[in-house]
Amino acid sequence: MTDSKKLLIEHFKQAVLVCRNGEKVLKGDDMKNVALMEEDGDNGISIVIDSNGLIEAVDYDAKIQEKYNNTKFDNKINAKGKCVVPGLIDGHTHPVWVGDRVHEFAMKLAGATYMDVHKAGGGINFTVEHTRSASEDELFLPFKERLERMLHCGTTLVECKSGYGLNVSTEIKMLKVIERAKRELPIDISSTFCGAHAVPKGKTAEEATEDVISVQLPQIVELMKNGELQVDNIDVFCEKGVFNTEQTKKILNAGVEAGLAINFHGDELHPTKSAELGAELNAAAISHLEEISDDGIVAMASSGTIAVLLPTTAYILRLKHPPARKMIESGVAIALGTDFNPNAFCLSMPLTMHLACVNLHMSMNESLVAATINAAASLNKSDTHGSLEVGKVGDLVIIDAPKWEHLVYQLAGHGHVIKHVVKKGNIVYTKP
Ligand SMILES: N=CN[C@@H](CCC(=O)O)C(=O)O
Ligand SMILES: [Zn+2]
Repeated sequence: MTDSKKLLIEHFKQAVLVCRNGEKVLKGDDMKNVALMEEDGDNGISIVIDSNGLIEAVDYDAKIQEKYNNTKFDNKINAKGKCVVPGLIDGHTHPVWVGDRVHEFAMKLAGATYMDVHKAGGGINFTVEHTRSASEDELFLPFKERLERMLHCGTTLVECKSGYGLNVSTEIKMLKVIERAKRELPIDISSTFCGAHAVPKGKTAEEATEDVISVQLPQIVELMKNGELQVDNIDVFCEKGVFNTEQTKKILNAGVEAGLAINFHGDELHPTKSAELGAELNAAAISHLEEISDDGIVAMASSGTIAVLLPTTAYILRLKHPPARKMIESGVAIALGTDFNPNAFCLSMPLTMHLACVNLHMSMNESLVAATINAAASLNKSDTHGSLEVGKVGDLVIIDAPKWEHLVYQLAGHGHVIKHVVKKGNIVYTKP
C-alpha cells in the first residue's frame, strides 16, 4: 500500500528556490543571488507536495521518478519549458473597504497632494465614512474579489490591515471580515490592527491615541482570547499631522503588551524618525520610509527591522522614492508590498516588483527576494513561507516562460505569464 500525495509538478525548466539553507531573511549581497535549479539537458525538475500541502521534495525528474515510482498523486502538472517560483507575499495592504476614490485620483492628477486631499476631509476619512456604514457582508464581497485577484497575480500570503473604522465597532467589524476570508479563501493572511490609521473627525490625536489604547485594543484582546479574532500585528500611521512619534510609541508598546508584532507606517511624507523609533522598539517591520534618515538606516540595519517598501505609493503620488539601494548596501532587509488601498489601487505583486526594479533601482533577483522570503520575514512567517524548501508550505507560481524573470519583465503581463497558482498543493488558479 503506497501513500498518496497531493501534487507532482514535473519537467520544468527552472526552480527558483530563493533559499537553499533555511535562511530566514536575505540582506545585502545575499539579496542578489537567489538559489536556483536549472534543468539539465532532458532532465527537468520536479516538486512533490505531500498530503498536508507541504513541500516534500524538489529535485531532478530522474531522481523523483525513481523515488516516487509507486506513489499516487491527487494531481499532476506537466510543466515542460516552464518555471516555478514560490508563492508571492504581499507585505502591506488595506483591502477591506467600500467607496472608491477615483475622484481623488483626478484631483491628484490635477496637482493636489495626498495631504491636501486628507485635510479637505477626503482620503482615509472618506473611506472611513463609507466603511462605517457598510455591513460585514457588504465589506466581505469586494474584499473577497480583491483577494481572488491577488491570487491570480501570484500572491499566496498577504498582510491585511484594518484602519477604516477608527472606532471600536468598525475596527472589530473589519478584523472579523478578515477572519472570514481566512476561513473561506485559499490565501494565507497576516492580520493587522490599524486603529491608529488616521485621527477620526471630532477627536484630537491625543484623544484618538487614548481611544486606541484604552478602548479598541482591550476589546480586540478579549476577542482574541475567546478565539473570535486572530490578530498578528499592530500598526500606526506615524506622520506629521497624524500621529506623532510619542503617540506612535505609546500605541505600539500597548500592542506589544497585547502580544502583537510591530509593523507600522513611518517616514512616508515627512521625516519623523520612525526608522529610529522602530529600531528602538525592535519592530518586525516599518513600511514606506521614503523620508528615512541616514541614522534611521543604520538603526534598522542593526536592529534587523525589515523595511517594507511600497513603490506604488511614490509612483501614484509622484513622491521621491525610498533610498532602496542605500538601504540594501547598509544591510537593511527589504521586503515589498502593493500597498493596495483606495489611493493606490494595485493588487499585483509582479507589477510592484517591476516598479521596484525601475524606480527603486533594485535588480529582478532583489525584487523576488523582497516579494518572498523577506516579505515572509516581515510577517514573522519565514519558517513556513517564502522559499521552495522541503517542509515549507506548497505555495508556488508556475510561469509560462523560459525564464522566471518574465514575471517582472513583462510590464503588467502577469495575466499572460502566470499559468497556475498553487496554494498548499491545491491548484487555485489556472490561466483561462
Ligand atoms: N499612508 C497611510 N496609509 C495608506 C493610504 C491609505 C489611504 O489613503 O486610504 C498607505 O499606506 O499608503
Ligand atoms: Zn499603508
